[in-house]
Parts: sequence; structure tokens; C-alpha cells
Amino acid sequence: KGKLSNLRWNSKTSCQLPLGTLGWPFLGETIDFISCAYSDRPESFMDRRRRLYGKVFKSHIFGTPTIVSTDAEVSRFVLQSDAKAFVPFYPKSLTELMGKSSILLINGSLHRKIHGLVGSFFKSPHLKHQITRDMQSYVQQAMDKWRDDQRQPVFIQDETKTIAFQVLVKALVSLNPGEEMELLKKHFQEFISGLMSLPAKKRMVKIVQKIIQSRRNSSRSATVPRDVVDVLLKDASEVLTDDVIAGNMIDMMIPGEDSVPLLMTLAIKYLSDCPAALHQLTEENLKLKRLKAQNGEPLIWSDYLSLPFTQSVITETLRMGNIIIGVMRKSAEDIEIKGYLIPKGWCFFTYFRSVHLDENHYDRPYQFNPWRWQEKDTMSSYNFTPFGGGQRLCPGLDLARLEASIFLHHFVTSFRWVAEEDRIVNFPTVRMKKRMPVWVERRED
Ligand code: HEM
Repeated sequence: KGKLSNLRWNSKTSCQLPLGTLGWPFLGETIDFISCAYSDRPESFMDRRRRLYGKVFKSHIFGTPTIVSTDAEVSRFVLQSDAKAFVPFYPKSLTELMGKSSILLINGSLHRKIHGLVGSFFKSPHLKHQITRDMQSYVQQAMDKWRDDQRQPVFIQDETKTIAFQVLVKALVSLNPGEEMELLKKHFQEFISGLMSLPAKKRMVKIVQKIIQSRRNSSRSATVPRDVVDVLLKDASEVLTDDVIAGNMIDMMIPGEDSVPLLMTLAIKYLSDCPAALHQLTEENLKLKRLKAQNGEPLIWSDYLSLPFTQSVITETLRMGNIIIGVMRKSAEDIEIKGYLIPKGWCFFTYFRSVHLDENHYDRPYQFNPWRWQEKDTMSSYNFTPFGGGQRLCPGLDLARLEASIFLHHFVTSFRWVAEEDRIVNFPTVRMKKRMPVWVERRED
């Protein structure tokens, strides 16, 4: 807090626009931005400009004049600031997929309400308990199919996508794996790929509306909500109509669907390349597994989160992987931060990747080093924001870490593996070029 008070807020300002260039008419600097984004070092676009202009600079990307911040303090200020100063901003192609009452787009009191309800539900022990039980069975089902003698490697990215989608849909609308879930998955792929998006979304909304209708007709009202639909239906205010709820169930899948499987996949990638970390992680998880077996107890959610090295592996994967490279806002008025002017109507892009890979914050930033987190307090750090911050802080944060912990536990305690050569692609979203193929062998111990 103390630090933030150094930053001034002033709408009638005489300070200067950050340095930088707006590039070509219309195109701006988009071509350079995208060609860097396709490379192994997407941050090179930022690095070059940081050297020339400083950590905050102006540019023209995403079809609009943009202030880019690679300064943790400035980014934090923007994320923490009042909903009146900055509103959400997404590239047009994404905005077109979202409903007008989408949690991702709305701002102000309705946003606070939905975000608060969803966030506290995802944090509740009840949900974590239920999700752990469900996820264990999804993981088991997936892993039962992996045979030592199979002629094909296991594609970690595909497997984790299936598992995480099952968990997500269970948490949102309590749909179990089966035909309807497969249908939803198929429509979601069409929706997100940009081909036939709107008809696909319509079909998904229909499925969810049917679920909502049957809840409304059912005499048994859930005392303890079982999913996000229950949470939103319980809210007595009239603003949360069936349409708003159904649309939001789909829109919440946008940030939730791809990110968690990538977290698990990248963890496997980094561990495959770092035997010392894999060894320590495996030992820690085997110890827990044996202890639980000895006592005849099942694993519960807090067991998974109690393993410090496993948590450090997940934290380090989030830092290096930068599954979400940053977030965007649009300024609703002229704003001054740390002497920089952010003009009304400009896009503001907080680029986390440069902060997470800055050698001033992290010693040898391109090295996967989970041990670095053993001394650090992750929660109070300005320099670590994989889930964003402020009023739009990711409500799925706890869920994401729990899912990754459960997957890693079962994978490393059940299998040894050899990873095939593969590499990380960063654009348009982070993923593995060959979907992370690994050859697995069941452990005897
Ligand atoms: C590793 C996994 C994940 C990462 C890295 C991640 C990251 C983020 C980030 C950076 C934001 C902030 C966006 C902004 O400020 O504009 C965000 C928002 C959000 N995330 Fe996540 N997320 C993850 C998993 C999930 C999951 C599992 C869900 C479950 C549904 C979820 C739901 C959301 C929602 C609904 C928002 C919008 C919040 C708002 O605008 O109020 N995320 N996420």
C-alpha cells in the first residue's frame, strides 16, 4: 500500500505520454509484435523497446494505440485501480464471442457480484473436496488406458485437456462425462476456433439452459451449492436471469479451458528437462502416497496442497510458462501514473512475461529452478502475477493449482517416462508443438 501512494492519480494532467513509436498507419507495430510472438522469445519485442524507451512505452498493436507496461509497479497500479478508470479490453475477435453480460466484459456492480460469488465458491473447501474426488476418478480413468506396451506415446497435452475439461464442466454445471459432455466439448472447440462460433455457442447455451430449467423446476433446492449454476441461481436479485447465467457458463470456459491443461503439460515438459527437480518431486509425492496407504486414508485436497516442493514446481511453471502473457484494459479517462500519461481511450497492456523473466527479479530467469521459491513469499510479490490482480484476479486460481497438484501426484507416483523432443509454441496461445508425447512405463513400487 505504502508504495502505491507514490503513484499519483490525476485526470487534469500535464505529464507526458510514454516514449515509443506508433509505427505504420493502421498496422502500427503489429507485424513486429506478431513475428516476435511466434519465436522462442516473444518478449524480444518488449526488450528492444525497454532498452530504447524504458519499462513503459507506447506502441500500436491490436489495432489500437497502446501503452505497454513491463513495470510491475505500474501494472499493479492499473490492475488495482478503480473500475471507473479502466475497463476490460480484448481483441475484437474474442469480444465477438462473448455475451454482453459476460463476466469478462462487464464492469462495475454486476461484475463485482458475479466475480465475488464465483470466486468464493471456487475457494470453498466444499467445492475443493468434491472436485478432488471427481478429478481423482477422471485421472484414474485416463491413466488406466495407458499401457506400457502401446505403440503410441501418450500425448500429455491431449490427456490433460480431456481431464481439465471434465473438471471445469463439473464445477460449472455438474455435467458428468458422457454423451452430453462430449457434445459440449465439440461445440466449445468450434466456438473457440472462430469457425461457426455463434451457432456453436447457441447450442451450448441451449444445453446449459436445459440444466437451469430443471433446477428451477426441481423442488429440491440445493442447500449447499454443487456448482456455479447453483451459486448464481441462489442469488435472489433479478439481474441474474437465465440468459445471463447460461451465457456466463460458456464465457467462463474461455479462460478456464486451455490454461489448466497447459499448466500441467508445461510442468511435465520442464520436469522432463530437469531430472533433479523430477526426482525431488517424485520422492515427496511417493512419501505422501505411502503414508496415506499405511494409514488406510484417501487423499483429500489439503494433502495435495501440503507438499511444498510440488507447490514450488507449480509456481515455477507459472513463472516460466506465462500461459497468460498479460492482460489488457482500456482507459476511461486521462490517467497519470508514475509521471506517465495514459490518454483516455487507449489500450493498456500489462505484459507479465517481461516481469517474470526479468533478471533483476529472478536470478537466471530462463532456468527452471523450483528451489528459488523455497525462500520467497509468493503471495506478497509484485513481480509474480500469473493470475492477474485486483478486481479481476482470476477466480479459478485455487482450482488451477489444485488440479495441477492432483495430476502431478498421480502421474509421477504411477509412471516413469521418456519424453520425445518437443518445443513450446507461444502464439496465438501457449502450447506444445507436438502435444508433448511421452513414452510411459508403470512403476512397480
Ligand atoms: C493456470 C490456469 C489459469 C491462469 C494462468 C489464469 C489466468 C487468469 C488471468 C491472468 C486473469 C485476469 C484477466 C484480466 O485481468 O483481465 C484471469 C481471469 C479469469 N479467470 Fe483465470 N486463469 C487460470 C485458470 C482459470 C480457471 C480454472 C477458471 C475457471 C473457470 C478461470 C476463470 C477465470 C475467469 C472467469 C476470469 C475473469 C475474471 C474477471 O474478469 O472478473 N481461470 N485468469
